[in-house]
Amino acid sequence: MRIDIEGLSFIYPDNTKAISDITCSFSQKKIAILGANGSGKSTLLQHLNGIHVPQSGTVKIAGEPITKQTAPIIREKVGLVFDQPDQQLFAPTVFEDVAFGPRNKGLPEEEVMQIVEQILEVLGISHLKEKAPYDLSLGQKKKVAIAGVLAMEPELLLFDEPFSGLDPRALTDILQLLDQLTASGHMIILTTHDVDFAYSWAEECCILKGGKLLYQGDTAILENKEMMREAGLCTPLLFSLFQDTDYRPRTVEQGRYILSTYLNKQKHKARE
Ligand SMILES: Nc1ncnc2c1ncn2[C@@H]1O[C@H](COP(=O)(O)OP(=O)(O)OP(=O)(O)O)[C@@H](O)[C@H]1O
Repeated sequence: MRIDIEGLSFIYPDNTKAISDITCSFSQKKIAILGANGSGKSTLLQHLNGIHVPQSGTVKIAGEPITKQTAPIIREKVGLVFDQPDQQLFAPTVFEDVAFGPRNKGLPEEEVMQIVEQILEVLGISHLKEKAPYDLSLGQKKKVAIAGVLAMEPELLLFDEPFSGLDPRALTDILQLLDQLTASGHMIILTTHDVDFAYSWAEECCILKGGKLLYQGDTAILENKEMMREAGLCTPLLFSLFQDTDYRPRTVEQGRYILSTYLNKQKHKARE
């Protein structure tokens, strides 16, 4: 799926200019939107499924411009998981919450039940299906919110700060889920402050500053100290560790492999 954004600006009713003249396009499967607090990441993301309709400029999803008329149709193809799950959960039980989208599509009840059961199973939250969403922990709520979006079977998934407030276990679960989704052909665009995650995961990134686009393209840009300083971000930790070498590991596993190979060679040399 291709996304084209051209000359996009957005001003909130209180006159805050949140994004300003953004032009970029995405076609890779894993995209990270980075930027400091208040740089306009969420506002941009909310334009990609028509929660915000462009005030000026255009947003096209697979060639289809987002307008008041097309937004409801586009929302069936593009699902957004909010930063705060409470913004999204409303039904009396987890099951009802996840079933809302498929029911709204007019699917027969038997199919709705099948879809919901399957998604709850994949996310490992079947045991919560009769619970009230408001009684769940943050990580559980996030999973229910994701389940609700997945139940709509969107082609493109938008995640606003998917890792905020999660413990290491829930974080690993969500990371695995992102991998499963991209492996099964979904495109994912997420906002994050986590430069280390973006460096290891994303195929492409865009960096915002004060509502303007500072950069769009390859994630190798995250190694650029001047750019990152300007954006109010830091270079990735792995890059900082290896910057004086020719190696550019993107994951801890790659870094560990390089280090252990190097240290083993040193050991052999010392023995000779
Ligand atoms: N509903 C709103 N009404 C008025 N101003 C808003 C509203 N939502 C966001 N803003 C403002 O728009 C600007 C961009 O906010 P946005 O939430 O898009 O940034 P962000 O990069 O996602 O921030 P963060 O990393 O803190 O979540 C900020 O100045 C913010 O105060």
